[in-house]
Amino acid sequence: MRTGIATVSISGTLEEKIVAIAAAGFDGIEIFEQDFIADTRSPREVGRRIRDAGLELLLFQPFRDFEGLPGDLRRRAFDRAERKFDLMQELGTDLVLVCSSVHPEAQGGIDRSAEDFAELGVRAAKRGLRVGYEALAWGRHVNDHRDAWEIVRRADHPNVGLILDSFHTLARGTDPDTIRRIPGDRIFFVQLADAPRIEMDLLYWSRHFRAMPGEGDLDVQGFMRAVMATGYAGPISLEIFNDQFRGGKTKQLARDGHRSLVDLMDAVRRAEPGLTVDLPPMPAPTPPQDTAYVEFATRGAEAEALAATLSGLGFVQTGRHVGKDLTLWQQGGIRLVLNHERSGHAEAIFTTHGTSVCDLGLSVASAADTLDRARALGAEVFAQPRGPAEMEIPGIRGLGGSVLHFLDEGSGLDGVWAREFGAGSEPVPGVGLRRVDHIAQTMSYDEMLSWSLFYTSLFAMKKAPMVDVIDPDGLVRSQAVAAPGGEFRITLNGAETHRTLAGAFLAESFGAIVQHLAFATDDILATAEALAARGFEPLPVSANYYDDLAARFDLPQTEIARLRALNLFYDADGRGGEFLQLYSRPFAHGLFFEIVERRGGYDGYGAANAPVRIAAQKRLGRPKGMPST
Ligand SMILES: O=C(O)c1ccc(O)c(O)c1
Ligand SMILES: [Mg+2]
Repeated sequence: MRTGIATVSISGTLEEKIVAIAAAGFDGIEIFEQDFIADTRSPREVGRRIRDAGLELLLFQPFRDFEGLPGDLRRRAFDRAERKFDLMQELGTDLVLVCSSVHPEAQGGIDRSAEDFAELGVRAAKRGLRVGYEALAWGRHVNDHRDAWEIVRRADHPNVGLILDSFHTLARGTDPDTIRRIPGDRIFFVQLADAPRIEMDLLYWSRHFRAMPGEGDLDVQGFMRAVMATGYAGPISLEIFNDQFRGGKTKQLARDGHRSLVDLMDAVRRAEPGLTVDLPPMPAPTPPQDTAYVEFATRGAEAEALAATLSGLGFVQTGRHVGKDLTLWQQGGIRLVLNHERSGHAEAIFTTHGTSVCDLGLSVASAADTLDRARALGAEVFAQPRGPAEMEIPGIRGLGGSVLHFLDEGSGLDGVWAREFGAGSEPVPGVGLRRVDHIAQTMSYDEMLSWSLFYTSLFAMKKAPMVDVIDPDGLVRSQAVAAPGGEFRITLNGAETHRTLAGAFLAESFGAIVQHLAFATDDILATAEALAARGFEPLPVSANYYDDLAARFDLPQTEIARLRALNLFYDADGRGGEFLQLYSRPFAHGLFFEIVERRGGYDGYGAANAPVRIAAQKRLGRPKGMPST
């Protein structure tokens, strides 16, 4: 499988793009005319630079407003084409993308356009060049790949072929299976882009909101299955116009792009095993089964405060590491590790962010397979020097400096607690916290797509729709990514300004990632009462919230009074599902804990309560030890 990416898809100068695209593992590059024009190097130098970077120059684009013009305009269009052919020869690429005309004078007519392409094919062939025709979704006369194909078919020249672009086909709602009737050798090139489903003008949607395959809502997989069914064996290339990407991190975007292509093509061959996909085998995605552990980097007074908070929440220290300065805390099926080490990853995380989550352990079906899949998707393996008594637990770097480790039963990795921490198997009932319900990660809004792609490509996890959370000082976008059945859930919160609670957390922790952990209980009323008896101070909730609750839900007054007395939040999904939440006060740079009870299959996160919760957290002000600005 030859992969490519158009230079428009990522940020930076042409040189930065070339470096990032090569480093991410792509085979080739589509050069966008504007990127070339803005560069100071000659076409020959640019072509040589691309090849020196180990990349093939797959295509030059776009050539606009060519077909169907009358008289003098037609002659001028051919002159323009000849000039671009000169440029292509200097650059060293043989394929040009001609997109369907939006010219006001373009006449339409399948045969008329086919004649133009037949003549262009003759001219291109003289120079050993090829011409590919793409239907723009907003083309004046041609806006559907079926019409573009008919023109190519009638042009009937070996140097004229079709270019397919998933956006143009899927955005118009054209059935991608119509591609299955096109001979694969007449398709010269395939461009891929996804996009979130938003009702808007096609051109605007395409130029600003495209995303990597898997980052949006379009059926890019169905499109690609149809393409592969034709026998197409050419390059598969990303063409993503996206406002965020134009200002994003060049290298990360290129890596995301490559990851999205590998994940897509792996999914294509799994969905339709009869198709030939030239991609090395890799283990199938599986869902994480549970959170095996959450590890905090902490030390000194902050470590004492964290330990006190955990004790207050009913956790018990059940072990101490044989060789390192780590303690294990347990309750129900939850394991928390406090890492006080003065070297290595935890040290680096503590120094940068203060007390924060430095490592997540996930229980998976096979740790080795998960690692192999992560590697195939371009993840960096994480390893630190191990002491003699320590087991080798497969780990990778996530995004933004985070680390993930994989534990399984099959290879005995779940024995690490007894072996390295001397932990026994006596249950710790505590206040009834049973497992981690979800892990809430905070990032800048620009990075959300990278994170959701990270989880959905590595694991069998699905995205829930994006939710807007109103903070008194701005908007935070929230998106859950969950394993089927909800055994493992992550919520991604994208902050756009430092004034929101999420944004302030990012600023004050210098980009720490996990902002809160939610623990599940089967009886939140009993848990809340047990916590109160231990002196736990919950986040106080406004009285107005409970008055509104009485208006919104058909709950008995006695129940509302209990919720109010315990500072519990309530939500219901209208299908018999209910959700109750209790929050801790924030500590250390704004970290906090949440306790939840899900009833009757409730699958959300209490989004309606978030603005009230955030306002309450902001009213409390900053936790001790935080700057007051
Ligand atoms: O938005 C455009 O004009 C444009 C240009 C070239 C393409 O390949 C495309 O898909 C869109
Ligand atoms: Mg295109």
